[in-house]
Amino acid sequence: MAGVTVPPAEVLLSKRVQEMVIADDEPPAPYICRNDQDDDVEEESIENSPVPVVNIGCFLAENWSDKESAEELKKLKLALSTWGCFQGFIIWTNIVHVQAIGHGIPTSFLDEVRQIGREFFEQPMEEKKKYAKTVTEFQGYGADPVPEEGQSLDWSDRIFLDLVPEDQRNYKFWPQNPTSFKNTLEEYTEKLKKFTETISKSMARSLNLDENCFLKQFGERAQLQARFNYYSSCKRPDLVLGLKPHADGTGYTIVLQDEVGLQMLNQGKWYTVPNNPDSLIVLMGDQMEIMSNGIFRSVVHRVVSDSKRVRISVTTFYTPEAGKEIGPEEGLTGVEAPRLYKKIKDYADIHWGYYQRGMRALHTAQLITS
Ligand SMILES: O=C(O)CCC(=O)C(=O)O
Ligand SMILES: [Fe+2]
Repeated sequence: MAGVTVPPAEVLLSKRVQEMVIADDEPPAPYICRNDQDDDVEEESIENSPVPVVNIGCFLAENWSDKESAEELKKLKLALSTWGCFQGFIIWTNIVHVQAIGHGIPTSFLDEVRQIGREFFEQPMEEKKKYAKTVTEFQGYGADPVPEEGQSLDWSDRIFLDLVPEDQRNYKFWPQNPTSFKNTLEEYTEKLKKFTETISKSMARSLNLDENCFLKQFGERAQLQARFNYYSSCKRPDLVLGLKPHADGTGYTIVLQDEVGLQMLNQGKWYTVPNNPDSLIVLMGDQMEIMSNGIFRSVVHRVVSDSKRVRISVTTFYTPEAGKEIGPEEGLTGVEAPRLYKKIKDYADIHWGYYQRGMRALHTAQLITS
């Protein structure tokens, strides 16, 4: 974007990506962030490399002593530690099994969540703009607040909604159409509350810690926020990104997708996460890296555009309670494993400031060791 005169944010963000696609526009300069030649990292299809699959059905049943659960806990730790170093920290959860024991989220319900997202974005612009946010707000329909100069814009449209704590919801931003939007999202939220409780306990158990330790750090008023993303096709996918490379400032993030497009960076290579309609993808954010004293690593990821394909994803951010201090679990630090991070609060806000400048923020929580 160097040398390009950037229009004011209100003008820049008033035209949504979907509108540009309908008008058959070339991506304008503020969206251009790469070209064919300068990509210095290799891209690989995930099919070439195994992706950790963890069956959280076992954890939902809470039969911790059972052999199958013990095996899955080992896999979980491997996925988040050893695998993280090698492959990126992703748990590929197979929830088919969960259906069988009646605790989980059936694929048909995941389809409903994908569907309300798709139906919302496929409505005329005037309907969507009823839920429009201003350029500085988070909640509502539109794009992220405009980034700092020199940072490109993402080739995608979003609607961002606070879910939990419930008193933080602002229903004026919740679409009335499709009519099932509110009920479906409320039901999804309830299921995710259970899901995050299970995942947080399982992660603690996989490290031989008290199963409630991470939940305590997240706090009674831990936050869940949803972002429905609509990644339009682009006639020049080589020039833009649906979402720029970043690591999340969350504790962890749960992604529901309907198409490929999400990529993880590992050892200088981008790996495409395959599409599996039955699955949720759980990505470690910076705050789990801090709480686990670096054993679980937060993964850099991005979303690529496609010349034909539209992609919907529903990202749910699970973040510790506002104002609550978090830090490495005591049981994970000692002579052999020095404490790597300091105690910190409201890390997501610090992260956001850096994100807008295209930078990571994890170093701000690091302890300087001599
Ligand atoms: O759309 C996706 O798959 C990922 C979205 C994401 O990384 C985010 O919202 O932070
Ligand atoms: Fe992300």
